[in-house]
Amino acid sequence: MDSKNSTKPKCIGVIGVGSFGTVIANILAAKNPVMVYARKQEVVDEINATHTAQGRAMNEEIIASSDPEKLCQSCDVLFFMVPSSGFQNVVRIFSPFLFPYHLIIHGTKGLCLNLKEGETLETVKKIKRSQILTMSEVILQETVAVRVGCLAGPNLSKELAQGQPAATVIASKYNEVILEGQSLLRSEKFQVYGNSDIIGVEISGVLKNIIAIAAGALAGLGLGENAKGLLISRGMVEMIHLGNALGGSIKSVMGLAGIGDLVTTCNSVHSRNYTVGYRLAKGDTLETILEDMDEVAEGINTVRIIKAFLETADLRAPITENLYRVLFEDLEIEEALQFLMKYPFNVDVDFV
Ligand SMILES: NC(=O)C1=CN([C@@H]2O[C@H](COP(=O)(O)OP(=O)(O)OC[C@H]3O[C@@H](n4cnc5c(N)ncnc54)[C@H](OP(=O)(O)O)[C@@H]3O)[C@@H](O)[C@H]2O)C=CC1
Ligand SMILES: O=C(CO)COP(=O)(O)O
Repeated sequence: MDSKNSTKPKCIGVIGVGSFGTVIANILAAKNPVMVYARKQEVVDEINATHTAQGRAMNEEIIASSDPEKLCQSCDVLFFMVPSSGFQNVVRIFSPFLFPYHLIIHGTKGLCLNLKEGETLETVKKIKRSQILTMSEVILQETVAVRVGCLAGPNLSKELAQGQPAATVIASKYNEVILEGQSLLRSEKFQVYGNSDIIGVEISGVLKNIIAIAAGALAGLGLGENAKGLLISRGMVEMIHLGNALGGSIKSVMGLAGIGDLVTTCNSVHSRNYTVGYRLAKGDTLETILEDMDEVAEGINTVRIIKAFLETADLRAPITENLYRVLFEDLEIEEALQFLMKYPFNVDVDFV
């Protein structure tokens, strides 16, 4: 607990070395010593021996370990960069070694469920907000950490890895988390904004994945930019209403982590969520797509969670509801599109 007395410079920890974790570790390593955690020993050995993580280049100074205790002892600041499907497990593995002095920032754009033992989404079908956890809520529930933040924005890892300019948002209730995140990550090519509405920023990053799947589907159908403009604008309205119902502020959806990331993800073949929609429209089944993809597309699970939330919330989310039917109930994409074209979205702006 007296880590502050050590004279050795502390490392910054990164948990998860997939596409995003690797790129964030490299950005952090430009200014500070970095230690990364991978669960597989072969990945740890690869990083330490060849300075690559599953083929992706890593800064030569980065050290890898599969020992969570070592990470927690060596680092006061930890970036959790694992998909939502494994997030709670990973946090539980780290929890015994975390202290209140640790500062935790996560980059995960997904949701977890907070159900009773033995319950699943299939058995409960309807969920309330209290049965949904954002990743910051998982960290607060599972650990003694207090100073928690998230990292979200238009940050396609492939572009960041090429050194292309970009910006992100660090959101936290604690200004010191925002300031620390900015100081660690900011560079000439990477601008870092702050936001105190952590739930709004997390939810924005989560919800834009749903609209990105729909955007990929429109592109796969060969539809043009007018249709995309329609989708992005109605998608933003849906994100605002859902974000509000889930406890986020409208302002965050209007910011970089909301509309900024929405535009990027709805326009990029580098987005896994967009790719899922594109391939569905080209005739691939969800099963085939999931079998082929070795990276995560968070939007698929998010659609399931939001659909169950809509069963208890007093609002409609027509894009999400129709996408659910396409993904899980065999509705043809063309039929979903026709339904949306007939949907009475009569009022353009109904949220201000
Ligand atoms: N890629 C991108 O452009 C961006 C991604 N994000 C978000 O970042 C998160 C991670 O995405 P990304 O890096 O792309 O995902 P990837 O699929 O590329 O990598 C996931 C990484 O997490 C590790 N992991 C998964 N489950 C566990 C677990 N239970 N314990 C330990 N490690 C685990 C995997 O390790 P293993 O190899 O052992 O399975 C792998 O290294 C997602 O929520 C995504 O939405 C946010 C912004 C941009
Ligand atoms: O969130 C992202 C870019 O900001 C990455 O999107 P995908 O997960 O769809 O690849």
